[in-house]
Amino acid sequence: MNNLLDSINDIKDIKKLKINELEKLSGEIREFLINTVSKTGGHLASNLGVVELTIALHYVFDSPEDKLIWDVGHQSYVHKILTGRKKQMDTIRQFGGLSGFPKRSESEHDVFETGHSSTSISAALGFVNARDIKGEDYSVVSIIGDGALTGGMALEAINNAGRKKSNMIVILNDNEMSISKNVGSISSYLNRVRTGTAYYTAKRGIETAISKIPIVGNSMVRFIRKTKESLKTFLVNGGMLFEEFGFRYIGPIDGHSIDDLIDVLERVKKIEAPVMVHVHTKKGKGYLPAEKKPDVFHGVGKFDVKTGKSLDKSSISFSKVFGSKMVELAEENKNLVAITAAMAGGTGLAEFEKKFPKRFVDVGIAEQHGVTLAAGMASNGMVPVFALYSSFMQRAYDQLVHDVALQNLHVVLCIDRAGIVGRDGETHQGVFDSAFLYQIPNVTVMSPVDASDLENMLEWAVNEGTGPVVIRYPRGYVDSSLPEKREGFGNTEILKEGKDITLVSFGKLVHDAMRASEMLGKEGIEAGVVALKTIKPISRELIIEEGQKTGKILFVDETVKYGSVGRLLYDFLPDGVELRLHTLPDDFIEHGSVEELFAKYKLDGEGISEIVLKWLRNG
Ligand SMILES: Cc1ncc(C[n+]2csc(CCOP(=O)(O)OP(=O)(O)O)c2C)c(N)n1
Ligand SMILES: CC(=O)[C@@H](O)[C@H](O)COP(=O)(O)O
Ligand SMILES: [Mg+2]
Repeated sequence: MNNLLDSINDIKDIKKLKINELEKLSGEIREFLINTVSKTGGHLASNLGVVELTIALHYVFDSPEDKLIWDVGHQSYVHKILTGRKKQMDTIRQFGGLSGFPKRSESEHDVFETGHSSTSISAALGFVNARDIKGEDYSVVSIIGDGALTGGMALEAINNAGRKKSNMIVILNDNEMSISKNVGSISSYLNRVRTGTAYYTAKRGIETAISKIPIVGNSMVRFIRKTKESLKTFLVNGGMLFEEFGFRYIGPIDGHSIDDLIDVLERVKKIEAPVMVHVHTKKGKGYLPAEKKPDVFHGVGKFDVKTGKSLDKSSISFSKVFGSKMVELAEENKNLVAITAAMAGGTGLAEFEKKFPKRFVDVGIAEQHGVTLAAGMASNGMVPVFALYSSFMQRAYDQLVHDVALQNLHVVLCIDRAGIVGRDGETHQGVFDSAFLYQIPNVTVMSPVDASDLENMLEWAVNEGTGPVVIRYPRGYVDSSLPEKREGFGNTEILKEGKDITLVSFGKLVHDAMRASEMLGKEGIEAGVVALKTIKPISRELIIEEGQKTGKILFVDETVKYGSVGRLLYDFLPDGVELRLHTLPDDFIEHGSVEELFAKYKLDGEGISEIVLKWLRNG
């Protein structure tokens, strides 16, 4: 058969192939991935790097009886292809289609859901503990990247798992990259292991080397083949750190040699101890633009396969506005320090990193550490600005409460990707932050409506603010449809006066409220619009004033139902003013484009006006 991928419809199908056919299959999968992701967008480079590894894992292990747990899960596309979802791959990350991450509702082969980093070893250990208590017999494998290994949870799990007396396999997929170049001492250690160890490929390298030893060579090769732990014995020097933690370390293995991978995996599944298999791969393997720029092809939109060029329209994002303003502020304020948790590109800090390397810290995927590091710096006279995504901030809640807010330290948190982010889906939607932020004492929370708000807020937060200041803004492009010259970046602002109803909102949704107001105008309804720029503390006067004019307030909020900032209004609204909340449901929000999700949850202009019309017409 020419096209082997055509024959792969079920997990059992790859087990029917020979090793040389598996190699051919990996080429076909790469081509399929590149073509598919060029149309859907997605995490291309990481998936191209794990093609052989995923094939070898499914060849050796019997999923779903054996459990494969993908850290972050952005590299699970090949796993999806091999586990019966090839035909749906053109729907990946699309509204109603396959998720870009493992999803239990999608397949029995997705045994644990991920999206946020560094959880897989803890989850795997949980599976192992349960298996052993119940006396069951199957393999548990976690596949974690070198970037994800910088996350504290991964290290906590290694600390807990070491010296266990039963099998547990951790595959360390080391491609020397997080989203950008991996940083920190663990990364340097892995580099030393790779370069300090003679790069033996698992079987061929060792056996060829040993067979060359006069007299004993061939018999030793036979001995190695028979000995269960032969590879570990003969792969020299590497991985002492993991050995000290109680893991058996094997590697580094060439992660693009299916033959070697299969050989090693067959052997490690028999070892009655936690095993760390260090696999060296190339991020973006097999597609030149991605090999050259793995950071750009980490998460891509649609692109032209021939040139690798993006097909997405480009305009100014909030992240870009934030990044440029940071550079401007840092020229003046020598105490300003920028912190990222492995997201310099995504948060817009790349230019800052280049210009002020001494005042830039990439902590790795370590949001908790990042917040407390900022607290330490603030305690010693610096002005730390930590830019991180809303959903990843969930990790560092206690650090904000305990290390920053309690001491009322001047730390600036710039929370990007606040609100619906779109295609990354449930794990990444920033729909909780305003809920968990507004209840913390001492914290000021601001939400810009447009670029000039963000610039002004950041300048104020850095140079004049006191205590913890959070500025939250969404993914995507800045809507500049409001008049440029407006007063009072941090104050509640009346954008439009109304007679029939008042729409109150914050952030990007203010624009949708304005669109709704326009639509309602065509129906003869005068809807006022009030924008909250600071959502903690809320200034009451204008809301009360406007509410009293119309008698009806609809609070529109891209936050989950029970976290809505609008609930604060119940505390102070006078009699005669009715308040309703229009929020996201008490649920996780699926993936799709932001526009599709706004339409589904009636948060766009049309949706909001529909809600208003229903209220005014039907009560
Ligand atoms: C808690 C958390 N912080 C940040 C991220 C964003 N993020 C996704 S993948 C990634 C890099 C992961 O690197 P690695 O584990 O080495 O996988 P690779 O992409 O190199 O295959 C980062 C920082 C995340 N998913 N979770
Ligand atoms: C897998 C992951 O967590 C990141 O790669 C994330 O998908 C980046 O999102 P943005 O595209 O919004 O930067
Ligand atoms: Mg990596």
